[in-house]
Parts: sequence; C-alpha cells; structure tokens
Amino acid sequence: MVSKLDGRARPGKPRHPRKPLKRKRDAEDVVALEQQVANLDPREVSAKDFADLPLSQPTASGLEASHFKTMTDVQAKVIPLALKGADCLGAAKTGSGKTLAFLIPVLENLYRKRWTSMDGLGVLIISPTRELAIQIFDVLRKVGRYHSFAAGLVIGGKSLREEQERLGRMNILVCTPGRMLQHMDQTASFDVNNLQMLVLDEADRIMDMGFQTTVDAIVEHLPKERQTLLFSATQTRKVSDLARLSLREPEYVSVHEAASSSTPSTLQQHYVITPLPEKLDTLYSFLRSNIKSKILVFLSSGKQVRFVYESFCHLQPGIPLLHLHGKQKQTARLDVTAKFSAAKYSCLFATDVAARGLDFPAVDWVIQLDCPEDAETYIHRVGRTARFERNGRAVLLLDPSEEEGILKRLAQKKVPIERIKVRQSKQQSIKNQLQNMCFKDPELKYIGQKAFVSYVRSVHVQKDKEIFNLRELPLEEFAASLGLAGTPKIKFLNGDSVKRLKNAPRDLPSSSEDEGAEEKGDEKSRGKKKEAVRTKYDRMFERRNQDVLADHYKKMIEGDDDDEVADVDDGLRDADEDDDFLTVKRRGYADDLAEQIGGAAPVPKPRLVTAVGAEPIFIDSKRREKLLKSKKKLLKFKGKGTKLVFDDDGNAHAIYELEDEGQFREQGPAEIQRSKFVEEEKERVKVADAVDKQLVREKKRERKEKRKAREMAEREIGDEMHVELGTPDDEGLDDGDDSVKVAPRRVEVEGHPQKRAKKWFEDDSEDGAKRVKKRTGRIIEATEEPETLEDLEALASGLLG
Ligand SMILES: Nc1ncnc2c1ncn2[C@@H]1O[C@H](COP(=O)(O)OP(=O)(O)OP(=O)(O)O)[C@@H](O)[C@H]1O
Repeated sequence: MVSKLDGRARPGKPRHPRKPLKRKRDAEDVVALEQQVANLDPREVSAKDFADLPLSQPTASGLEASHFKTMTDVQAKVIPLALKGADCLGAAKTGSGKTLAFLIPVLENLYRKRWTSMDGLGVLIISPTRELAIQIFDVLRKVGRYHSFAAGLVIGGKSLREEQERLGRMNILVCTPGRMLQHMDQTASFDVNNLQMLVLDEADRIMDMGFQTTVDAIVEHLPKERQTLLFSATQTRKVSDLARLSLREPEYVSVHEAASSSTPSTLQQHYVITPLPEKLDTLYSFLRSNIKSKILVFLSSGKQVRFVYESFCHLQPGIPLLHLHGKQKQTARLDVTAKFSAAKYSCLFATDVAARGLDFPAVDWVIQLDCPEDAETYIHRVGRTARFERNGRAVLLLDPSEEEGILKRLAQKKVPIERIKVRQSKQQSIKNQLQNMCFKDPELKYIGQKAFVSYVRSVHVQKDKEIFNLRELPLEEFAASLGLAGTPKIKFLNGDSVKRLKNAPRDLPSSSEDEGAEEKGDEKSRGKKKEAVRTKYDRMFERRNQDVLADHYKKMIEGDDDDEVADVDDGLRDADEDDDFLTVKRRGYADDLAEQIGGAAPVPKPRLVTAVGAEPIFIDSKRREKLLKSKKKLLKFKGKGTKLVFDDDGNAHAIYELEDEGQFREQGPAEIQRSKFVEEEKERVKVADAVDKQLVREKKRERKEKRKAREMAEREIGDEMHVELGTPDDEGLDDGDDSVKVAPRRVEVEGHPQKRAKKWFEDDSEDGAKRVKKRTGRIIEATEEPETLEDLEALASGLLG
C-alpha cells in the first residue's frame, strides 16, 4: 500500500537527501523489531493492547487510525505466534476479530523482510466468497494504509489479460480459489516462487464448497517453505485435514474451546415451531412487527430468496428489502452488501453466500427461515449479528419434523437455544395475497414454482436425515402457501431425477398432484389425491379472493341469476363506500323512485342520462350533469361488465352456468364427463402455460440484453483493475435477477411518526425493545469509503502506482 508518509517531501527541502536517511532509519527499525520479535515468548505474552506487541510504525499507525486499540482473545493468541513465523490453525467464535489476527502478521512479516515491489508476490490470502475477499481487502487497505506494499483483489470477472499484467507486481493478493488457480495455470509471468505466507480464511468453508481440488492444485504451485495460517469460526475435523496443506508443526489456537457456548454470549438465540406452510406468514408478521430493525433472513436457495424477495416487495411489509444470492452479477452483489451495510433499517434475504465472514454493521436480527444443513452453518449464520461484543438476536424457524434432529446437533455444538412462541394476535396470513399475486403475475408464479422445487431439492439432498425428512413435510400445503394453484411435479427416484425435475413441464395442477403422489411409498398423499378430485367450480371457489370470478361464483351459489343488475349494484355499493362524488350513483332510478314514493325530501326533477350499456342515471343538478359529461367518470357507472357466451341458437349465457341434474345426466356418466373435462382443462392450461413461459422467456431475454448493454458500456468506461467472477462460489441456483430493488416503505408524514411496531414474541420484554433501539448506533468510519467494486479497483490500482 502506498504510504501516505512516503514521497511527501516538506516544502523547501530537496527530496532526495532524505531518502538514504529514511532507508537507514527503516533498516535500523527493522533490526530492532527483529530483535524484539526474537525475544517474544508467545506463551507468556500478557499483551492486551496492540501497543504491547513489537509492531512496526506503519502498522501501529494504521491500527490507531482505524481505532483498534485493545486486542481480542484470538488476536492476542495468534498474532505473537504468527509474528514468530509459526504455522497456525485458529478457531474462534464468529465476530471475534480473526481478520486482524492474520492481517497484522501479514503486514509485519513483509515489513520485516523489507519487501518491495521487485520481490513479487509475498502473501496469498484465499477466501471462499467474493464478498468476504472484498471485505478482507478493505480491512487490509485500512490497517495497511501507511505501508507501501502493492495489494490486489483477484476474484474473477474481468478478462484474464487485464489482470495478468498487474499480477506480477503485486505483493499481497486477496483472492477466491477458482480465479487464482486459473492465473497460476495460464499466466506465465505470474511467479509465486517467492511466496512467504499463505492464509485461508473460513478454511472449513473453502473445503465445504467443493474447492478442495482447486486449493490442492493452488498449493501444488506454491513453495513448500512458507508460513501457513488457517482460520475458521468452527474447528472441525475437516480443518484438521488441511494438514495436507503441508503445515509445519501447526499451533492450534482454539480460543473458545472451553467456553460453555460456541456462540457469543451477547447473542440471544431462539427457535419457533412453525409448520412449513406457515413460514412465510410468520416471516411476514415478524417483519411487520420489526420495521425499525436491521434483519438478515437466510433461505436455502437462490430461487427461494428471489421468490420471497419479489413477493414481499409486492406485499410491502414496511421495511426496505434487499436480496443477495450467488447468481446475481458481482456489481449487484456488491451494491446489495454496501446498501445493507449502510442501512439503519433493512431486511436482506440471502443464501449462505452471506453466512460466513461478512461483517455487516449492527445487525439486530438473524432469521433462519430454512433450517441450516448443520450446526456449523447455524453458527456462521447467527454470527452475522452480536459481532464484537455487541448484542444481537437470532431466530430459527423450524417445521415440527426438524425440531428434534437440529436441536440435538446444536446441543452437541454447545449452542444455547430456547423455544419461544409467536403471539397469535400478531400472526397475519398472506396466503391469499400470494395466491392472488401468482394468479395475476405469471412470472411470479414461475419463480414460485422454481422456489418450491429448489426447496424440496435442498431438503432431499441433505445428508442429515435425522433433521431433513422429505416425507414428513406437508408439501402440497407448502406449495399452496407460496400461492401456487397446484403442487409442482417432484420426483426424486434416481440419480438423474434432479435434472428431469428441472426440465419437467409444468402441468395441470390436479394431474401434477397425481404424478407427485407417485413418489414411492407416498401412500398418504396418494390417498389424499384420490379423494380430492376438483372441479372447475372448486377451483373457482378456491380463488374466491380473486375479484370477477369470485363475485360470479358467489352469485351463482347464491342463486342470483340477474348478473348484470347484480354487477351494477355491487359497483354502486363499492363506490358508495369509497368516494364522495360517487354518491351521485346512488341516485339510480330505483332509489329516486323509492324516495318519491316514500315521500322523502323533495327531489328536483331529474333528467335522464345514459351511457352505453349502463344503467340510466338521473341527474338532479347542473353540477352533476357537468360531472357526468366526462367520459372517464361515466365509465364508473358501467359496472364491472359481465362475460357472456352464446350458444348455437344465439342465446347468451353466463360463462359459468350451472346445468340442472337432468341435463347433466344426458351427457353421459359422470366419470367420463369428469375425465373429459380434466383433459380439456389440461390442454387449456398447457396452452396458457406455453404463453406464460414465452412471456417469461421474452422478459428474461430483454433483461439479458439490457445487462449485456450495460456491461459493454461499463467495459468501455474501462476502469482499471482486475476483479471478480468466474468462480462458482456458492450454491447459487438461480437464473439471476440482477436488479436491486428496495420495496417502497410506508411513508412517514412529518409530525405523524409511523406507529411503533408491536412486539412479535410472547416473551419480548420492553427492555428488549429498548436494547434493540440502542444497538443501532454503531460508528462507521466516514473516510472516503469505497462503495462499489469500481471504487475498490481504483484504489487498488492506485496502490500499484
Ligand atoms: N481489536 C479490535 N477492536 C475493536 N474492534 C475489532 C477488533 N478486532 C476486530 N474488531 C471488529 O470486530 C468485527 C468482527 O471482526 P472480524 O470480521 O474480523 O470477525 P471474524 O472473527 O472474522 O468473524 P467471522 O468468523 O464471522 O468471519 C469487525 O467489525 C471488526 O472491525
């Protein structure tokens, strides 16, 4: 990093005579430092503050300028060992300051070696995700601001060639594994033979994510003689397996091993039993009750994240919404993390791409909507709150079938968690709204179907069957809770089933349910399906909330066959309630007549006005006449209109007309009629589905083209450094919508503050609420924070200068 002290010659003094002096002084400093480090006994260190350690002036100044004074436990233990050159394997709770525990030794060891740009790459820091890599780079930039090393980010994205030139001049690289290996294999000028240190942050995750072979291959390229540091929030056997990274007599530093819990003591952890089909209701109710909070919600797949995000944006719970998953474009991901970091009140829906290492300031709540795959993932997720001795709360939503299994796993990992209940009075159902939204918006319906399938698949592929048991889950009700009219096809019978599932055509709800029931051994659901053959009327009844059809059905079952009159009346009733002006409508013919007959207040002599297809309206004043001349306004008197079908004789019929029993019998046996009806409907749905799909495809194509155009434009602007992409760094299953939307919040009118949200949990105390309020006041440094990837790139390229 370019030293701010370097090259800043005092006015009036020639610059060159100072250089030898400075170099001499630096050399003396280094000798003195070496001596102090040699005298340091890591096992007897009682240092509490960074000032107690033998650190160089640039590091000490960087720490001071970043307001770091007292060391955390893991820092106090690891830094002395690492300063002395030992290989370390550090495990400490989330948010305990592991990043500085390796960055300080990185800077110090290069400084003491008097590393220059001519010496090439000295340190490689590997992170499992791009976001974490960026975050590490950011901390490095802060604490290393007074050093003069060149540091860079290599996380994929830009063309290899752009990156290749610069790599050779880097001293410290923060990278994701995939892109780094690509460079090692393809960039001839990239020399790693001089490497002094290798750091793996979130080492267990790097191994979890299927990067083993990549990391093995990277290590193959590196010199054997080097220092290696591994860090993780959970010390698992897998991390120990990393011995194959050729650690030399590593020091195991497990700071919180003896602690009674493996999560921070400032974290309150609860779980709620919510049947799968009620999870979204619970989440929505929770958000409504906590609109003045910063909330991180974890889901198990990118598709679910998208569905919940999109549908909640429509529902507007009153808190700004964001979403983050692996298939978003890097700039969008960065934008989201920056927005969520800066937000005071916000809710971020995310996959586990955000579970580890990310340091969002002042998160109040971590909600796990989907059960984590294991206790480690749970610990990492909840670790996004209650960081560095701050308070935080975590809530895990569990289906009854998951309770026993996951609680056992959490107990084994010393996670203290208690059950709480949701206040029933606060529980709100959004099922009808979701149904309505999916009915009206084919794209949302499509995302919902994908979300359903990806959830089922995520449960199906879980290894821990004590927790995850697909057969125990009420999948049909779950599909309905997402607003889907039927259960999308699910078949996991053999190895290629997932692929088949992905490509499975969407089908008529009833028939796909039948197919779903074919699942081996699913006797229960098969029985259910048999009973539940639904007619078009049943389906209409289910859609009762959906305006026209619902009204119509209601009328039909109430035996009201004068549809047009009923429609007009309904229109009048609604209008009456809504709008003053529309009281004119009340003066329909019938009303006037009644008033006159009944001897009500004298009514001026009416004139008749009619609109095409509408009831006659009587005008009793000039003002009304003027108003009614407006075509737009007249439309309101037309009512909703009624759809009619004409038979062969030209007689009009209501579209859903009930036949009498005799007619019905004439048409043949009920069974045959039913299957004929099902077939016809199936065809109809297929056609409608094809149209829907086409629509979605077109929209996608449009989006893709826009994205491409944007990317081209960005490329043309030609920002400097090398960064991003190319690394499949999380499970990201989605097709990826890169948009970053913030749902409109409820507007707060000045002088009328938004009503404070009511508490959601039964056991919430007033204290708790106050605590949450106080916690939001975290200090964020205001010194030229880079907000986008481009800012970071510009900075990094500055370092190269
Ligand atoms: N010595 C310190 N003094 C004050 N704040 C610190 C100190 N060390 C770290 N922090 C702050 O604590 C927070 C957590 O640090 P960090 O991200 O390094 O934790 P971590 O152990 O890596 O967490 P995770 O396991 O979740 O990745 C950061 O906001 C960081 O700025």
